[in-house]
Amino acid sequence: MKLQLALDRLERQQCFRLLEETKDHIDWIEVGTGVIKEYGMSIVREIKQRYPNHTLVADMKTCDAGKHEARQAFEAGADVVTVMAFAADETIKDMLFEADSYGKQVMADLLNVSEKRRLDELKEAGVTLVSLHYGKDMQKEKDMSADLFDLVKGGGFTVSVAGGIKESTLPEIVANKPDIVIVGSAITSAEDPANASFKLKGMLTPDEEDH
Ligand SMILES: O=C([C@H](O)CO)[C@H](O)[C@H](O)COP(=O)(O)O
Repeated sequence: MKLQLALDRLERQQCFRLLEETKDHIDWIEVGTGVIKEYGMSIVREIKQRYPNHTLVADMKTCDAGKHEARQAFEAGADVVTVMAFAADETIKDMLFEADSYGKQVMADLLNVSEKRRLDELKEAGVTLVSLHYGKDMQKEKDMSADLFDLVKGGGFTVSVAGGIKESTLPEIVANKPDIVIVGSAITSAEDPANASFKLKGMLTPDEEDH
């Protein structure tokens, strides 16, 4: 089980400080959508240069012009780009085509998707990696429920999960056996991000290769 650190609503310097503090306890690095909107592909490029051994996710949240946006991120060094699962199948297929040619991956963000039928369509389009996502604004009302996992049960996807995950909610998440756990604020807003990432990583089920 991998830990993905989401860098959201942060300035450039804060991103690099957090990465220095947490790099030994995280597996995947996510450049958040807001950070990309502020700094563009230059921060994706710089993070990949400084942390070449971490899998780098550019959270583009693409919903159109998939070919162009996928190329932008892959050229900058991203290993994974995100596409909104509600995007047109053409957008998703174009991004998957680009990912194949670069030897990289596409993660379909399931924010606001509730119909299993869409999962079947994504599978048909060639998607293998999905992200269960309980949005920041949805979190204002209540915390994510692990019922979210029902959407992907038995689908054969590689599953990541995001949305206000913290120490107290992590055990229920881990019990549902995701492949990747995405954590933002619980690490980036912690008093001691190094310790927070160390603790959260320690709560994940170790991968076979870690034994
Ligand atoms: O994708 C995200 C969200 O849409 C904000 O841009 C976050 O990266 C994801 O939700 C993880 O962050 P936390 O919810 O703060 O753990």
